[in-house]
Amino acid sequence: MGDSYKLEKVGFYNIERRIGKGNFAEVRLARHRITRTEVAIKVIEKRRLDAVNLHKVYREVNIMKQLDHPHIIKLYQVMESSDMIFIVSEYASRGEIFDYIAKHGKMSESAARRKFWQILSAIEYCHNRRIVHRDLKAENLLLDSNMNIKIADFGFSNYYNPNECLSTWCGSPPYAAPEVFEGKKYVGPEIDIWSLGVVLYVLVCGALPFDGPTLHILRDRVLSGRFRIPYFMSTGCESLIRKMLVLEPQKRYTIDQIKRHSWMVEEAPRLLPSTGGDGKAEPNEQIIQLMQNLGIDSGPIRESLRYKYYDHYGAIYYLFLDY
Ligand SMILES: CC1(C)C(=O)N([C@H]2C=Cc3c(O)cccc32)c2nc(Nc3ccccc3)ncc21
Repeated sequence: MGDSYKLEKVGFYNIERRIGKGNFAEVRLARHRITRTEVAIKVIEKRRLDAVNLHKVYREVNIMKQLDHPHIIKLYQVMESSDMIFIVSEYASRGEIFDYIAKHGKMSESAARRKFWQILSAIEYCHNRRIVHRDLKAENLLLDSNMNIKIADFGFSNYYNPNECLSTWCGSPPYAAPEVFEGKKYVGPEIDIWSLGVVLYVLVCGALPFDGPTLHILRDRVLSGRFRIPYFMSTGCESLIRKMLVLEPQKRYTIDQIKRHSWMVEEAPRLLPSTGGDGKAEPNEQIIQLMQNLGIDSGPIRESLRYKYYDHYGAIYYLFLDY
């Protein structure tokens, strides 16, 4: 984006800071002048795009126009001029879940389960409309102000036909299915399922199951189908991940099978009264989640409880606990 001009107003929107930059576009935070709502605007200069990438932009917009789901970024408006395209969509204010995990570390399995249910329902919604995402990764799983999942970036998505095959190499290597590395044809949903398996591993472990210093080594590790299970992962979670990271596409779990798996349907423990005074007990995760949904960061809550600050964070926590 040339610095020669300063983009301040587009339509009814005041343009604010830049939140992301792609090779052909940049994404700006903006605010609707009438409703005062925050939105994200993808600003695309057409002349910087070749025909193939311009077609991809129109395909992404057309796919987003068909999607209306609580855990998928909502398209609001498209404005086009002779040399620009402005794609106005929902703004996920708490950014990538990738950054959240980088900052706070791996999630508890109950928190990961809640997020994974949201991701799964969004992908099931897409697959039911014959749409595959093809670029699922922690960087594309955004979080809104209530810590709810908002799936972004349908730039690689496409329509699929259960009786035909796709072959485009898509997505980010650590999340790519073995058949994609092998350049084999695929139907579509099964490569999203593989990526979902990698995503669940990342949520629960805070690391990638397959990684490596070179693409070749990464490829060999993916094709081996072997990955480490850390000591803290429950057997239920391990069992589900192993059913999604199956080399053979036809043997890989479907979304329906994932939804019925025991780990997915495990009830989160009831709000157990913590042991109070002795302070040894772990904080109650559901109260923490409740406070996060109110936009309170979990770091300071945990710190306040651990060091008995009895400050506002602790007060809210204890009030909820006794509620
Ligand atoms: C329009 C749309 C869907 C989009 O294209 N992006 C970009 C921009 C940055 C980025 C990224 O870092 C990862 C994925 C998508 C994106 C968006 N980013 C946000 N929030 C956000 C807030 C703080 C940090 C990162 C992302 N909300 C909506 C979008």
